[in-house]
This record gives sequence, C-alpha cells and structure tokens, in this order.
Amino acid sequence: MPDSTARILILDDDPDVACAAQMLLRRRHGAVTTLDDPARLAPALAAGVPDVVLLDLNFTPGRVDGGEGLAVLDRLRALAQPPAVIVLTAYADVPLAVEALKRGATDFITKPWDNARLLAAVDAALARRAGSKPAASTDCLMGDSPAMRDVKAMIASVAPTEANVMVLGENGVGKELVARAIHAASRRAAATFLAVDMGALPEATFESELFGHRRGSFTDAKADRAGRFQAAQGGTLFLDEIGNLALGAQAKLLTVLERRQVTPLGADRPEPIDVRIVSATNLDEARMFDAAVFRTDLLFRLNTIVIRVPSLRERQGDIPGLLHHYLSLYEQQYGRPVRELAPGALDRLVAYDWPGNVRALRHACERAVILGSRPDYHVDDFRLVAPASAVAPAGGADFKLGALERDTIAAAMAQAGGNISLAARLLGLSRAALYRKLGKHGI
Ligand SMILES: Nc1ncnc2c1ncn2[C@@H]1O[C@H](COP(=O)(O)OP(=O)(O)OP(=O)(O)O)[C@@H](O)[C@H]1O
Repeated sequence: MPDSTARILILDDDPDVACAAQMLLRRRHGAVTTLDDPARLAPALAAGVPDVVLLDLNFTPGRVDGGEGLAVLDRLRALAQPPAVIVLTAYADVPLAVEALKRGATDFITKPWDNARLLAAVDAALARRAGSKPAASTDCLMGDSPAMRDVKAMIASVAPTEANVMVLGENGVGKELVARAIHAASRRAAATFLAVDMGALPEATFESELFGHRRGSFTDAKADRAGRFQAAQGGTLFLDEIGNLALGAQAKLLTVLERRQVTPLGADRPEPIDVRIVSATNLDEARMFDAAVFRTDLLFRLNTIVIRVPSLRERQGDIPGLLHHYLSLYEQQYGRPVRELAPGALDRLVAYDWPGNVRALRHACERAVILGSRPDYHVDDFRLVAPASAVAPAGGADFKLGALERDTIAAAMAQAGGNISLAARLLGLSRAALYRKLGKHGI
C-alpha cells in the first residue's frame, strides 16, 4: 500500500541503480533518499532512522563478497528501532542473500529487479513495521535442539519474503509443518495454504488438477473447475513430494512458474496467478541435481531458499520432549491414565534410530498408550519395528543404512502380514512412500 509518510533510504554506490529505484518509489512513497557510501550513513541516521533501507552489498569496485553490505546490515539491525532492510543482490548472489536474511534482512531483490516485485517488497516491509503482519508462528513445530533452532531461524527469516522455498528431509521429519509455519508467518497468512501431493497426481490429470479446466474440455469435464493454483490464489501452494513429478509434468509446471499464469484446459486465455511456492522432497540434493530425475531449470525456480529438516537421529535432544508431548496427547485423547516411562526406557528410545522420524514416534506413542498395560511405559509397549540397538554406526557407509532400511521394511511387512497400509503405519511412512521403497529394495 502506498504510504506518503514512509521514509526510504537507498544505499547503493551505482548512481543509475539508486536513481532508478528512487524514481520508482517516489511515485508511491514520501521521502525517498539515496546514499552512495556507507561511510556517510551515520550522519544520515542522525537525521532520522528510515523505515526501509534498500541496501546494496558491495561498494568498493571489484569487491563481490558482500562483506561491506553485511557489516552495514549488522549496524542497522543493532539500532534501537532498526529499519526493515531489503538487500539488493546480483542474480548469482543468492547464497549471500540467504546470509543477509539470516542476519535479519526482511527480503532480498535481485538486480536487475522487476518493478512490481520491488514495490511489493517495500509495501510488505512497511506493513510489517506497522504491525499489520501476524507474528511468526512456529509453535507447533516442537524441538529446541540447535538443529531445530536453525530451522526455526530460517523460517522466521524467509517467511516474510516472497522467495520460493524447498524443504528437504526424510519422511516424517516435519517438512509440511515447516511449510505451514512459513505460510503462517508470511503476509499471506490470512489467505489459503494448500498442500498438493505431487507424487499422488496421475500424469494424465496433472494439468486439470493443478491448472483447472473448462466444461467440455474432455469427456468427464461436466463443469468448469478451478485448479489448485487458482484455489491457492493470494496464498501458499505446498508442492509435496516434488521429486516424484514426471519429467513431462515438470516442464508444464516450469512454464507456469516462469509466466506466473495458468491456462485451464479448454480455456482460450491464461489467468494470472499470485501464489508463493513451497515445495518438499525426501530425495537428497544429489538426486535432485540428477537431470534424469529433475529438470535443473525447474529446480532453480523452486530452491531459491533450501531448508533442510534434520532427521530425528540428528537431533536426539528433541526426542524426550516429543515423547512427552505425544504420550500426553494420546493419554488425553483415549482417556488413559497419565504414566511415566520405566527406568532406562527413555535412554533406549533416545538411542533408537527412528526410521520414519517424528511421524513414526507419534504412531509409536499412540501404540504405547493403547497397548501398554503396566503402571509405566516400557520400550516394548512402543512396538518398534527395528531393535532399539539398531542405531547406525557413526560414519556408517550408505550401503549399511540401505541394508538397515531394507531389513526394517521387511520386518514391518512381516509383522503386518503383508498389509501395506498397516506396514506403512508401523513405519511412519505414507503408502506411496512405502510402495517406492518396496520397489527400490525389490521386496
Ligand atoms: N517438530 C515437530 N514437532 C511436533 N510434531 C511434529 C514435528 N515434526 C513432525 N511432526 C509430526 O510428525 C508428523 C509428520 O509431519 P509432516 O507431515 O510435516 O512430515 P513430512 O516430512 O512432510 O512427511 P512426508 O515426507 O512423509 O510427507 C505429523 O503428525 C507432524 O505433526
């Protein structure tokens, strides 16, 4: 929204860049000043701290490491009432932009910028300062381990931006919760958050499901139908299991993201879309960078920011809190008495490997509450599928982890009597994920 009282400072040593930004922003905002040298920042601040600073990261000719700009950012953030800072970076400087976000920048814009994008970033920064933006919400994302604190800090930094985020991590680590937390802390929080399981979308109906269709565009199209992109308009679209998308569908998705418009099947005109994309996959980065699996151009559209959610094995410190939370939850839900863990049980549960991560832990707690019949919880009440001693050796080679996964799945299948749904539940996996793993291990 235009704000004639807003004070905006553009700090860039390139007079053409500073002048172009000033002319653009002056059309909407009151006081827009420029500064070409950070050494003159102190007197400028003495005259009044701006609401928003557009900050270039390099000032000395030949310097490209961004150190000068980051130092200015630190100084601005240390002020009693710090301004919102939007960093201006060269296209290839995305890692630097991420560093700036970690240090408290509100957003980043790559040069040469898109005018609408720059105006939207300034509006969002002003709205945030005016307190019209809801507070960050990562409450439901439990865990205070250093690894989870990093994840939460990343969420808080990237949420207010419009950057596309790719969330990486094993099954059940909480990737969807991370995506929801990003949405909840963004300026889109009041609009829709829509999750789509890309792995479950048949290729034949991919376009109709995502982009919508007009009545009569194919035999079963009895009425006009909006796609997921239209349904999430103004909000966030969470593309889950993105790594499982067929290459043909990847090309169609890329076109939509590039043009920021969708053409429903049977329509003669494209429709503009305004959605933020958060995607997730359990494939590791090496697989995602395999061109036979995933188009690199699409990957670069989606992974402006990457958030890696660590497995439960990598944050054992979170396990006691999660156990307590989910045991209490199910005790209440099933009207069971409050019980403690038997001596020694906690240590073994913490040392357990947790294939299936938090989802598996949650299901294990549900089983213990339902099946445990002693005054306290013992490890066998949790019906873990692999022995609690089956912790992968430190620095263990991949093939050992692979064998462990195969044996665990085989054990779960045997315990479930071949019932896929039950085995998937025991393992804390979705049915689709279990099918893929069965195929991978030839079980
Ligand atoms: N940090 C956490 N705190 C509390 N609950 C969590 C946390 N992480 C995950 N969970 C719970 O674990 C389950 C799985 O979480 P979620 O669906 O977000 O995982 P995921 O990584 O997206 O899984 P998948 O890869 O199978 O799609 C959910 O019930 C969720 O509430």
